[in-house]
Amino acid sequence: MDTILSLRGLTKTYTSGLTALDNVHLDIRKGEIFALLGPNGAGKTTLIGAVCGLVRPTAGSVHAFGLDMAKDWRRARGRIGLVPQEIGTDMFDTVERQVAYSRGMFGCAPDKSRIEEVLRSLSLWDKRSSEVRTLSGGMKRRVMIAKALSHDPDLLFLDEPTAGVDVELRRDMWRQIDTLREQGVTIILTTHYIEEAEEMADRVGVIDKGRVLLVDGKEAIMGRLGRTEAHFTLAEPLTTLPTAIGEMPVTLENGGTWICYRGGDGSGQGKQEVADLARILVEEGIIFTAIEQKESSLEDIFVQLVKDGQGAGV
Ligand SMILES: Nc1ncnc2c1ncn2[C@@H]1O[C@H](COP(=O)(O)OP(=O)(O)OP(=O)(O)O)[C@@H](O)[C@H]1O
Repeated sequence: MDTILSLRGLTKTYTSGLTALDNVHLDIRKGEIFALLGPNGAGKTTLIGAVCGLVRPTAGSVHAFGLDMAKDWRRARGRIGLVPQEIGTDMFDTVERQVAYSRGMFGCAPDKSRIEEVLRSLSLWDKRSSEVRTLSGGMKRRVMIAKALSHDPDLLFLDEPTAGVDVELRRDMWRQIDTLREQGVTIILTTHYIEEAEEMADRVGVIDKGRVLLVDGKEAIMGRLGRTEAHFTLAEPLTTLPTAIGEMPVTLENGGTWICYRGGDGSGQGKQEVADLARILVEEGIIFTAIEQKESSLEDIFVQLVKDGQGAGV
């Protein structure tokens, strides 16, 4: 698959001395939806800023559409749309004029029918003559999206698109993202909502303290880092585990009343071992009254990765 965006050794140290991006290497494929996950302050917005020309990198390079952003910024930027976290637009202007103005800013010829199309797709057409300041927060966010789409970008950044928006707008956004994907637009979104990444993204990148800890497809991440957890509640407490359990990742907990399994690799191996464990307990005459079993979610994996603070070797 073609690479649409390529970051090499991208580093940003702010004048305060804080390194917000630390030697980031990242390739984004044409047409994919890529979710950048990271806790507050991880460097997500800085990364977007560095690509969009809002943050000057300290070191490293950004190539978009094969163009070096340091040399060919204007040409490359014209093909990138950005929906920032903060709502920033002329609040006293009308919706339609602001969106048309954005299109002009990127050097595109005026196109009333295209602006109408964008406004309609975001349910903003009825509000086209309203001043932005009179709209609700959710509608203002839609205006920001309309502005970012006004010049038909090939690469779209959505920085926390659904933070603080209601369920209806979130669904609309998801639909919008789906439509853009069908049109072949590459989308990079940052989010705190891991279920959103799980639902929408083709690939996920985890960033923390300016370092990219992991980049992979969701399925591959689950396969490599997914874990199975199970615990058996015993009728009578045990003092030692039966030797037949062998090398399985099993511990005796809660005063000897739980046999806990934590292992597997997301490929089904964990489930198999839990079934084996159940069989061994029955064979050994150990009575259990309940089994609880859980496969780890992308969220569990994300939390663990960030807690460990290292993705190397995973
Ligand atoms: N202009 C700046 N000057 C100094 N430090 C900055 C500046 N902008 C961001 N930072 C710092 O850089 C780090 C990364 O910030 P950034 O906004 O990129 O993180 P983020 O992952 O987008 O966070 P959030 O999820 O909270 O939006 C943070 O520690 C932040 O305080």
